[in-house]
This record gives sequence, structure tokens and C-alpha cells, in this order.
Amino acid sequence: MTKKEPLKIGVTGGIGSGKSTICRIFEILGCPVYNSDQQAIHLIHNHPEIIEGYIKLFGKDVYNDGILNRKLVADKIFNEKQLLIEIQNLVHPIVRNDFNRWFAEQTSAAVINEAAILFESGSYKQMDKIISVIAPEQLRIDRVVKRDRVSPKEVTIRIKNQWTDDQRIPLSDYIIYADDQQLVTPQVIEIYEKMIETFTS
Ligand SMILES: CC(C)(COP(=O)(O)OP(=O)(O)OC[C@H]1O[C@@H](n2cnc3c(N)ncnc32)[C@H](O)[C@@H]1O)[C@@H](O)C(=O)NCCC(=O)NCCS
Ligand SMILES: Nc1ncnc2c1ncn2[C@@H]1O[C@H](COP(=O)(O)OP(=O)(O)OP(=O)(O)O)[C@@H](O)[C@H]1O
Repeated sequence: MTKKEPLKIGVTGGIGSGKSTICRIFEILGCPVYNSDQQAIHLIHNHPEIIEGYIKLFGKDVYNDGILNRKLVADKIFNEKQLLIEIQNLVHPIVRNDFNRWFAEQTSAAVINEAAILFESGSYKQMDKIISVIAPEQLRIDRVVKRDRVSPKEVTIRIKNQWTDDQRIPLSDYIIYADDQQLVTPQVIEIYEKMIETFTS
């Protein structure tokens, strides 16, 4: 009998919603996590095709000793839609292939693809189940300002380039509320048990 492929769970939500925090709980439950945003940054520093594309679009000074000037890129792409589209067309297919390579090596019952822009990139179509993480916008801005020492304006401009919760909710199988009212751990455990139960039965 051939073994079932792991269940692919997408975890998405706007910037600062609490995705990575929730994914750490999934990891404790034995569910490996592919962090798309982190892997994208790794690939932007190491993948020859992406490096060539970033230099072509932003000039050779976009890398200093091989380190990306993230602020320069963010200031440009989040203020110029066409440039953002070009960057995404370059980066997203490479990240998707990288996820597929990683997925082929997994042997657990379920795996997570954590991605802020899972819907926007179209990668949600590859997932078996999708969880959206929701928190009020002002709380998300406050969290990111504190975490990354950036201005509220820098966070808001990214939010403007992402889907809203109203767009995400109808396409999601589960919602986790990561506001300051509800505990996330019981929500994660309940959803995980439900998903694994239906998957293995
Ligand atoms: C602009 C860059 C240099 C900013 O780097 P920085 O270290 O500040 O942010 P990081 O990459 O860690 O992302 C932090 C958050 O920004 C938001 N964000 C990043 N890329 C995007 C995007 N294309 N659209 C909307 N929001 C985005 C997400 O909420 C993400 O969680 C970098 O994010 C980038 O090159 N992005 C374009 C490639 C991409 O789309 N990556 C993300 C998914 S694969
Ligand atoms: N439920 C919560 N209660 C209180 N603080 C939280 C909660 N969830 C996350 N945080 C804090 O908010 C900040 C953002 O959380 P996290 O990094 O998990 O968000 P994210 O959605 O992964 O963000 P990004 O899209 O920027 O990668 C972190 O400093 C984290 O410690």
C-alpha cells in the first residue's frame, strides 16, 4: 500500500496577524512548517536568477556585500504596483518550486505552508486546507512597529498591498483569532485535531 502524502495546510493572514506565532504551536504538535516569506528572503540572497532580476530592476547597489537593501526594495515595490508585479512574477514561481522540493522530503501526517500572501500569489490552490489568522488592523500595526522598529506608515503601505480579511475569510476552511481577547493555543489544537481526524479516517 502506498503511503498517503502529507496533508498540505496553508496558514495565511496579513502582516503582524500572528502567523509565525501560531506556526510555532503547530511545530510543537509535530507539523513541519515551511515559512514562505523567510524562504523567499533566503532565495533572494542565493538564487542566481532572482539576484540577476533584482539587480536589473533596482541597480547593482541593491546588494551590499551580498546583503539585500530591504528598505530600498520595500520603499520602491510597495509604492509602485507594476514593479511589485514584476518582482512577484520573478520570485513566486521559484518559491513555489522550492516549497514542492521541501514537501517531497516530508514524512509527517501534515505540513504547513506559512505565507502572508498565500491567496494573492495563487499558491492557495495547491493547499488541502487553509487557515486564516485574523487580528484587528491597529493591533497588527502596533505589533509590527514594536517587533521590527519601523514606522506605522511602513506597515500600512504593506497592508494596502495585501488582501483584506473580508477577501480571505470566504476562501478559508478555518479562522484563528489572534487578537488580545482569545487564546490561540486551544484554537490551534482544536483545528489540528479536526483536520487530522478527517484526513486519516
Ligand atoms: C520587500 C522586501 C525586500 C522586504 O523585506 P523585509 O525583510 O522588510 O520583509 P519580509 O520579506 O520579511 O516580509 C515581511 C512581511 O512583509 C509583507 N510582504 C512581503 N512581500 C510582500 C508582497 N509581495 N506583497 C505584500 N506583502 C508583502 C508580508 O506581510 C511579510 O510577512 C521583501 O519582502 C521582498 O523582496 N518581497 C518581494 C517578494 C515576495 O513577494 N516575498 C513574499 C512572498 S514569497
Ligand atoms: N496572540 C498574540 N497575542 C499577543 N502577541 C502576539 C500574538 N500573536 C503574535 N503576537 C506578537 O505580534 C508580533 C507579530 O506576530 P508574528 O510574527 O507571529 O506575526 P506574522 O503574522 O507572522 O507577521 P509577518 O506577516 O510580519 O511575518 C510578534 O512580536 C508576536 O510576538
